[in-house]
Amino acid sequence: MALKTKFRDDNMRIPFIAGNWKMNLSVAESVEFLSAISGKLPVADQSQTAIAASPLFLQTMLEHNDDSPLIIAAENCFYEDEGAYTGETSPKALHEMGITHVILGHSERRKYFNETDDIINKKVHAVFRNQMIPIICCDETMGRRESSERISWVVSQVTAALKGISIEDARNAIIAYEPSWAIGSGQTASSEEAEEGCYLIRQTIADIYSDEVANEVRVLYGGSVNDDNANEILSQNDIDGVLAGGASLKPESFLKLANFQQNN
Ligand SMILES: O=C[C@H](O)COP(=O)(O)O
Repeated sequence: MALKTKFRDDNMRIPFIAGNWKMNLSVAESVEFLSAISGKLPVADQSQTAIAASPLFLQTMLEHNDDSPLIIAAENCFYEDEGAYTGETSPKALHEMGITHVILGHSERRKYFNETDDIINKKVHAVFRNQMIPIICCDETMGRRESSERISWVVSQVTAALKGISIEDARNAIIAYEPSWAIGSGQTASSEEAEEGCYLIRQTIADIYSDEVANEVRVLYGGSVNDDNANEILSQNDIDGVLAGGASLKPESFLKLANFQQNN
């Protein structure tokens, strides 16, 4: 069931179906994956599809992606373009190699690598500075969900990530509502809960910029998405796509998500 939204419900935003491989698969498996999905993805003006992978895989994946509409994305990058930052991934180098999208602020980065809102905001600036598009993740723990801080925490993450970002850049941002209680747990948010989180993000964009910008920004849901629950989630007004972890690791399940429009 779709909830009421004050935002546009005319299917003008192109769906964005993304997979996040995290620290899984190998370079050889990434090539096999690309070969298995070759020619089976929707065309880009119907639905955009992306796989975010380790920086170790990106060059090989770009070389094997041929004329595929699949976007090869990075899972993270640093906020400086170059310098003495051992082990970090340069956003400038990502752009030079042909990467167009970068996931930022994933809850695993926040939790295991102590990424703060301030760090994530610097990374968002770095990605836009290098003519790429950030896929900004916004977390929600079960503790926060059950407390009165829930709404303010989601709002504050979005507000902090976009601090100082121009309206022109903000229009192109992609934001993902990824409650960490639903990530890798098999406990998916219900479609109403997912819509509620995505609506809250869109309302925050409207408050920072305008309703017009909020109507353009694509908002994704992530957390135990699979081919059984994707269609219901994707039918919600304020959900423009998904960010799938586990379900993106196998070509068959990723293809089912990518081609969700055919299942409607
Ligand atoms: O970035 C993806 C999310 O962490 C979701 O992962 P999951 O689909 O395995 O729950």
